[in-house]
Amino acid sequence: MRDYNKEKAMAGPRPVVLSGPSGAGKSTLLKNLLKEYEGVFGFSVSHTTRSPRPGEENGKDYHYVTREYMQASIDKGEFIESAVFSGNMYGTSKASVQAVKDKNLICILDIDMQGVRAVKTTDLNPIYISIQPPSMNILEKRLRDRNTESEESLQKRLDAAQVDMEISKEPGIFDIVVVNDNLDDAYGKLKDALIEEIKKVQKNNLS
Ligand SMILES: Nc1ncnc2c1ncn2[C@@H]1O[C@H](COP(=O)(O)OP(=O)(O)OP(=O)(O)O)[C@@H](O)[C@H]1O
Ligand SMILES: Nc1nc2c(ncn2[C@@H]2O[C@H](COP(=O)(O)O)[C@@H](O)[C@H]2O)c(=O)[nH]1
Repeated sequence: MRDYNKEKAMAGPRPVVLSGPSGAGKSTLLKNLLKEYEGVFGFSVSHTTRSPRPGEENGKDYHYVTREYMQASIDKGEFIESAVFSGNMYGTSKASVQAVKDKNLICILDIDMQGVRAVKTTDLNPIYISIQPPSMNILEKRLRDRNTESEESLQKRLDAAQVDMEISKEPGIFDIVVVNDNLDDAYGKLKDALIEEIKKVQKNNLS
C-alpha cells in the first residue's frame, strides 16, 4: 500500500500563489513575508520581457529576457505557465520553482489570472490567494502614485484589473481573498491564511 503521508511530507511545503490586479499590493505583501520569515519562504523569480524598473534587480525581481529568448524557452517546455500581460510576456519557469523547492521553502508565485488558470491544470497544488484593492479608484491612485507605468500601460492594467476583480468573486478559484485596504490588516490576514504551512517549515527547520 502507498504511504500517502510519507509522500506528502517528501513533496515539501505547499507553494503559494498570490494573484490580483496590478497595483493591488502583491509585491508589497510578499516582500513583508520574505523579510519576516527568512528561511521559510522563497520567491519564484519569473521571466519577463518588460524592462526593469528603477531599483529592480535581474535574477531577484525577474529574469529580464528578450521575446525571442522567452519564446524559445517556452517552446522547449521550460515553463510551467506563461502569459502576455499589458503587452509583455511573463512566465514561471520549472527551474525557478524547483530552486525554491530544493531548499524546502514555501515557494511564492506572483502571477496574473491567466497564470492562475494555467497552474490549476498542473500538479503544483498551491494555496491560491487573491489580493484585491478596496476599489478601482484606490487602485488607480496607487498605480499612478507608484509612477512606474506609461499612460498606455496604466490603462491596460486598469482594464485587466476590472476583469480580475470580477473573476476573483467566482467561488472555487481562490482559497482566500484578501482586500488590501489597510496594509497591516491585509498582511495579518495573509499570515493567518499561511500560518499552518509556516509552522510546518519552522518545525522542519528546527529538527
Ligand atoms: N495598503 C496599502 N495602502 C496604501 N498603499 C499601498 C498599500 N499596499 C500597497 N501600496 C502601494 O501601492 C503600490 C502598488 O503596490 P505593489 O507594487 O505591491 O502592487 P502589485 O500588486 O505588486 O503590482 P504589480 O502586479 O503591478 O507588480 C505601491 O506603490 C505600494 O507601495
Ligand atoms: N502569468 C504570470 N504572471 C506574472 C508572472 N510574473 C508576474 N506576473 C504578473 O504580471 C503582472 C504585472 O507585473 P509587473 O511586475 O509588470 O507589474 C502582475 O499581475 C503579476 O502578478 C508570471 O511568471 N506569470
